[in-house]
Amino acid sequence: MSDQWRKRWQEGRIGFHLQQAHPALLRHWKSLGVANRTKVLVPLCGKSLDMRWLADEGHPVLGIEFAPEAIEQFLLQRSTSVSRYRQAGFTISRQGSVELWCGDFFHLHIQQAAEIGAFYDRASLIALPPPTRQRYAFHLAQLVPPGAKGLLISLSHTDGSAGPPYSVPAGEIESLFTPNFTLTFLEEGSPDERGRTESVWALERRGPRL
Ligand SMILES: C[S@@+](CC[C@H](N)C(=O)[O-])C[C@H]1O[C@@H](n2cnc3c(N)ncnc32)[C@H](O)[C@@H]1O
Repeated sequence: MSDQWRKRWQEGRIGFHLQQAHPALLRHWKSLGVANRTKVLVPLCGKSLDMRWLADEGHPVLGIEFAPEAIEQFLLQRSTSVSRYRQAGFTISRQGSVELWCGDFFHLHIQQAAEIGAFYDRASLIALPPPTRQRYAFHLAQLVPPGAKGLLISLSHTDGSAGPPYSVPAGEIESLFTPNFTLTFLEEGSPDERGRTESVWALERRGPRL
């Protein structure tokens, strides 16, 4: 799987990448009420400018991405210095308050996630085949503490079961996350010219706060 994604990055087949922060992030993030300085986990982050936006809002950001190409392209957007180190099998690049962990999201362990207090997920589920989506929702729940809030932006389409991008309808999002999160549906966009419709959700990790 990681080979396929690396090939996409090497060939520039990254139609999912936006040239600006996602409008739904700008519309909804503040309504989550995430405290300033809370560290935000961004799984399967690509080179998303959403991370810059979150950092500019005062959040330390921890992004995780398979493809070193994505990480290098993200870092090149700014001339700010980058420090690099290795930890727990990941190569980590830090630029300002954004740290990018190069490796498999499923290898990130709760011990490395200790400071995370919120999350932002755009287009992770649609990158994963059905059985892996279940694993993803469970793994995310392991990494964030009770009370952690997050924004999730996903996509559904009518092209059948092919992907990525896979179609992830609202019912599936509910059944994936309800065991460990409370979900609030925020909005659904209009279908684009390819019949793809984005949906936006607020999530909060269930469980007793310590
Ligand atoms: C559809 S893209 C979304 C990227 C980003 N969230 C955005 O909004 O632009 C999915 C990204 O996840 C990465 N990816 C897929 N599976 C991964 C995994 N298990 N661990 C880390 N990154 C992964 C891919 O390389 C790809 O860059």
